[in-house]
Amino acid sequence: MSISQPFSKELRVGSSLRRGEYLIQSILGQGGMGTVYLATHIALADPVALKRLPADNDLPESVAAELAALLQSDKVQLQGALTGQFPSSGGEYTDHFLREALFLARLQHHALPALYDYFLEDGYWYLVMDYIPGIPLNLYLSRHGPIDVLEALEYAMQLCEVLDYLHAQVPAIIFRDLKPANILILADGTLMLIDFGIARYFKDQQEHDSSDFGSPGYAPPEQYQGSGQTDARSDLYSLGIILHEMLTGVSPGERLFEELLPARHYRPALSPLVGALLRLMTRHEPSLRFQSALLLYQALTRIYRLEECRLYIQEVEAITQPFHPGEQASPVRFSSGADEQMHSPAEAVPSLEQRRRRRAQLQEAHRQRLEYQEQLFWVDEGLQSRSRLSLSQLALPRTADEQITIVPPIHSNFSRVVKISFLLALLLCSSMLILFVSARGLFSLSFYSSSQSTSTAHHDEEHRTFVWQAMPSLLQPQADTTAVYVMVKGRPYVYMGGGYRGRMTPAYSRTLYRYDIEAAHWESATSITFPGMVNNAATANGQQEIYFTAGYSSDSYKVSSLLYRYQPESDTLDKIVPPAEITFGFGSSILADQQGHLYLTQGFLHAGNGHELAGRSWYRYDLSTGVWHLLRPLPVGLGYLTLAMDGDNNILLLGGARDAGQQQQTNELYRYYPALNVWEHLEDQAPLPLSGAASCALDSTHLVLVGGYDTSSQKGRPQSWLFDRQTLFWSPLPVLPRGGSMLGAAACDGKGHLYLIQGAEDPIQPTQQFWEFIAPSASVPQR
Ligand SMILES: Nc1ncnc2c1ncn2[C@@H]1O[C@H](COP(=O)(O)OP(=O)(O)OP(=O)(O)O)[C@@H](O)[C@H]1O
Repeated sequence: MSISQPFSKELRVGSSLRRGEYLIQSILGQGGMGTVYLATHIALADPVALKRLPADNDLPESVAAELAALLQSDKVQLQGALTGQFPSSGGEYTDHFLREALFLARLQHHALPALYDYFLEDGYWYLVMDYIPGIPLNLYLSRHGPIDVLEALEYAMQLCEVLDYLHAQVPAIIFRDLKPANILILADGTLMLIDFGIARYFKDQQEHDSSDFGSPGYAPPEQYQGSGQTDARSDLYSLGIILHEMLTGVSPGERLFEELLPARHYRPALSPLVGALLRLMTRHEPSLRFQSALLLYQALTRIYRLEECRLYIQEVEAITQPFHPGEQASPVRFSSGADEQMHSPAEAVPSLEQRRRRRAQLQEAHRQRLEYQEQLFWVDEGLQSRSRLSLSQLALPRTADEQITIVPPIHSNFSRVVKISFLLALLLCSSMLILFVSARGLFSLSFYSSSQSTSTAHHDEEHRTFVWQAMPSLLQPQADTTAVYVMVKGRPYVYMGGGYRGRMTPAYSRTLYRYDIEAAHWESATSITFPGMVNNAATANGQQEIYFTAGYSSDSYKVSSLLYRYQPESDTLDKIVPPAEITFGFGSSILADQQGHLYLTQGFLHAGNGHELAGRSWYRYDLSTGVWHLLRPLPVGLGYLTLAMDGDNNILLLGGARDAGQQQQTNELYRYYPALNVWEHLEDQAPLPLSGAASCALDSTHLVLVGGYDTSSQKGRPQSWLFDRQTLFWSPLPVLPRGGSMLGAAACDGKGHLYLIQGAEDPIQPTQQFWEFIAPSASVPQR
């Protein structure tokens, strides 16, 4: 980065680029190589960051071709073709530009800005990427350092996760410039990594790096010694230095080979465990450090938990205010001023899916714009030939910073004809689309109604694919039930926790029932009398264990924070009593992941008041250790919501209601990232406000949601949907044949079969109805 910049012209705020496509809003930062601007994509009204570097040479054709392919394809699959080489343009700035562009375009990670586009204008290259509404970590530390141990450990875990992603690329990518100035921190505590300026691919056969620069103080000795090639362990060393700085508040300075003073020298209250971790991370000899980001991540996770307990015990001993370990790492303390740019946490981190869509939108907007400009040019030519005006008088603004408006309107009969023809064509296409969609809808509806009149026992393939099939009735009417699918001694069952029985005496059932799928009949599952549980939740953990929250007592209306484990194989029921600070009530939701964790929402803490608002607490219970965790709270307090795993081991939260009376229902969606302990508010929404819907995972991709409470009719909804957990698309399924479903429950076998206990249509009239729904691709059910 030693050569002086050949161009020095700065862009003024308010100037536009790419013929009015982007409007410069402010300068975000100036690095050694270029300037980064905050700009708005005018047509999409979206903020983007534009990184500008002098164009001191042409872009090699192979780079332009790869960027075109990467930026236009949704799924980047070119990794296999990578050799770890970058072609040289012959220009230092252009080389820097092309490396950063290729790295960003090849990578897709939520902690890295996505590259949307690039362009050349007035002798400069521009990278169009995600605007990250955060501040550099060095600035944050200068204001708030040293920071809390748990906060620092959480940041280190986030960085470890993104380093693991980079190191897992083939060939591995070594970032080589990990320092607080290259890390941006968002208002919700999410960290993002910027500046791939000196990152490189690791080369197996190479003994030395070709260049040895890095940032003094943060780069490991091997980056300067020239005695070896930097590798994954070099980035982990830099992370150790950053963790040391976060915990001590002391910057490493420009030291190259001196050892750091132990962190406990600056902060004696730090635990010996954390001191030892730092020593291990910052050892000069790479073979004595952590050998991979994954190993380090695991160590950080364990130390985080131990520190959490240690601090908890300290707090209890000091008998100060109640302590909430899960909330220690947040919120990030931003002061006013530079933080005004911060968006709310929900807006802060666009998901990869949102970024993909954004990139497509941006490119589509650019393509349409080019087409429009071409059209205008053509119109201009027509006008020119007729009126003999010079083209320059009609052309679009040529100096980038003169105009903000996109296109000057041209009023001519000709352009009107063009527009009208375009509109007519659009109208025709839309009508055809509507006809097509309605035809499909009619088909499925008529199909459904024809099957409705036939007997319930359909066995031909076609009928199985589209209908709700009536199944043997429950032993008694029941609503407010739970249901799970479990294999017991190799035999499939649907277990149902008894619920409200209407006018019968007693009104609440304490029985656990099960439906034997092979024998096609209902039976009482155990002689154990279950506690009365209303508005509770249940899940199975894949190990033939069923977990129930207790909801509230049917006798005393007392809200309970108990958890029960029932093991069908041994017919045993255990009570799990969480610590006092874990308070889940009724209307809460529970989900088991595949890694031995239960996740639980808090629900409502007082029964008998429809205005009661749901709590925001979010818990994890580790089945193997019996340890409870208070996690980052839900973005909004919600009860009666649906939880589901997405395809990437993250958790989706769908719908719910803020109040116990379910008047304040929502169709919002959120995603929880367990590795980061962060919630994201998704752009997508459910087709209707969903509260109290019965749901289960039909197969590895789809969730089915049925019914829920309809506030306007005060009845159960008859609708059901197939929800794709990866694309977040909703497809309507045939409505329930006999009324709606509320206070019902669904259980899936995960292979395309769903069993629905309908519950009630009217809240006070439970039904005995039991239905099956079979996905088109499912195998024939065992009966
Ligand atoms: N995507 C982004 N969103 C918001 N701000 C950004 C973004 N990218 C960069 N910045 C800001 O611009 C500054 C300079 O960016 P960057 O480090 O990428 O430039 P550089 O010229 O490569 O710097 P260096 O001299 O470290 O190589 C950063 O410190 C940061 O404050």
